[in-house]
Amino acid sequence: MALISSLQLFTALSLAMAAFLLLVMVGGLVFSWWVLPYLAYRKLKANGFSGPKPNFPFGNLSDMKKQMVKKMNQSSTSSALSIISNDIHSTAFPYFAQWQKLHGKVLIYWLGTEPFLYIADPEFLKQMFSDIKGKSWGKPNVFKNDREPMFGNGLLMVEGEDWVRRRHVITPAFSPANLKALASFMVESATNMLDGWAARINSGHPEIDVEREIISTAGEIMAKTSFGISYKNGRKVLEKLREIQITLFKSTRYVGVPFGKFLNPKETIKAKALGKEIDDLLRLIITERSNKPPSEKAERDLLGLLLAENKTVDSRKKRAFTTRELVDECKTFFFAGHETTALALTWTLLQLAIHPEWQKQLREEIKEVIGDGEIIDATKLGRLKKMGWVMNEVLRLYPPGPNMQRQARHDIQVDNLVIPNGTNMWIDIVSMHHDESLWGKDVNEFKPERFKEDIYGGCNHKVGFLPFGFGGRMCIGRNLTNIEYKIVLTLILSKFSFTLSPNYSHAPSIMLSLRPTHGLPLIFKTL
Ligand code: HEM
Repeated sequence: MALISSLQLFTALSLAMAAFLLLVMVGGLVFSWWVLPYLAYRKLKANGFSGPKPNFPFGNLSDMKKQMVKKMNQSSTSSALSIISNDIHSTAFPYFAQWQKLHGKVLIYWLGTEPFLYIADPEFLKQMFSDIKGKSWGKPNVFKNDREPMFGNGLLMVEGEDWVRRRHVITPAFSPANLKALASFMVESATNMLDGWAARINSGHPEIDVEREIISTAGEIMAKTSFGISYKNGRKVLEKLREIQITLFKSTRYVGVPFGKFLNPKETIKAKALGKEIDDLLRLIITERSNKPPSEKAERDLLGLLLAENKTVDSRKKRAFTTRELVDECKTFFFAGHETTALALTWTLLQLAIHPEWQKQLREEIKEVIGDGEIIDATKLGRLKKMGWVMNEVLRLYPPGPNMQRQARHDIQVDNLVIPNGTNMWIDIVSMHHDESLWGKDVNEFKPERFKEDIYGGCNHKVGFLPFGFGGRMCIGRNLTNIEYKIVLTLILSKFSFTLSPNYSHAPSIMLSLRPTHGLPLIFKTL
């Protein structure tokens, strides 16, 4: 009898314990998915911001998806080659365009159970950012987790003193002298691509989808400039790097939704496995490189420069980069650097195809500054002024990095408002670049000359043009892009003229970056 009752007592206690643990767990989840976000939301609302009504657990994601599908159906039923409009904000982000009309340029919306402060007002942005140093900003935790396989804890994601240390060590690698030494990698890869184009044109196939070609070449250039691999010996790394980007895009559609990753379990597992494979491959490259005496060629890429810098940092008794950190930086350079630059070139070719007068002007400038020869002297690229205006105008109309994210790491005072510690922020670059009140009536026209006299393109707010971000966390690779853009465009314009193919359908959309949904087919002629 006594035995039975102690067994019963034990069972009852175990059940009570399990129930208690379950309660604590459920309570913890409710607290972090419901109570905390709601409290953050209330504090933001107290400032007078409003926004679309969210639903648990998707926030505004369902509405965003619905609006995207509606927009896509509209554009597929309208004539594919109707006017190519540069008025892309309402096409690429129909939900933001609609919410802005109802709630203004600063509003609150929800990704899953995470409230975000959406900002498309440059004056608000300026006031919020003016007193805060680069190191004091955070990146939303919700993105850190999702993008871990791509960027790890590299420069784009790292925060605080660690960001200061890394930026300090990495910056010299991007000096103009070092970047000019990388120009030969760019010429080599671009020439290979263009030889392929010439062969196709000469064999009677003048139509080429340049988007895919340029992204692939830019990937090769970034792999060479980041960690010195050539297409032949680094094919495996390159293929894996590209694969992970597509997989990750599919697996992060439910960002912010509790257990959102499990809604796409196959992609989530694949992204994790690919991330590990890439890390192992890069670790192998880094270990081999750091163990052997650097050859002249190995020294010139970004990894070589960081390894060399590591030695001097070591000798100054400061903390050098660990292999783990070097892996993350190599991945970050590759992912942050190749598609952005490739898309800047792709959108430029679209504009030049429909504005042949600008093709002509740039060709004349190239002849004058660089000459007719095949050899490009990188020291002369800075003198390609008109090409610089064209690049800025394309980055304004089609910014490849269409938005920035931040998370406040302490309360921020903006006039009489308080943006509370922990607030996630979404800064809409596309919206600001297409805002008529900032740029004037011709905001959606392609007019490179607006950058002739003014580096801000005549925008009536200095924070209204920010293709490379701003403040201390401005893009570290912008000078590299400048060189690569000018080299590739110079080579293309020197060899070919081109027009838009009737098969082109204008549908800019977001796949992490802003890209043409159906590629960019152009019709080429050799010069
Ligand atoms: C057209 C080309 C490019 C565009 C439009 C672009 C855009 C941007 C933007 C908007 C940011 C700010 C992100 C933020 O504040 O959250 C950024 C940061 C960054 N970019 Fe770029 N980028 C380009 C090319 C490159 C290249 C070629 C590289 C590398 C080799 C690169 C590496 C980075 C890194 C590492 C950061 C983080 C900097 C930091 O937080 O300290 N980018 N880029």
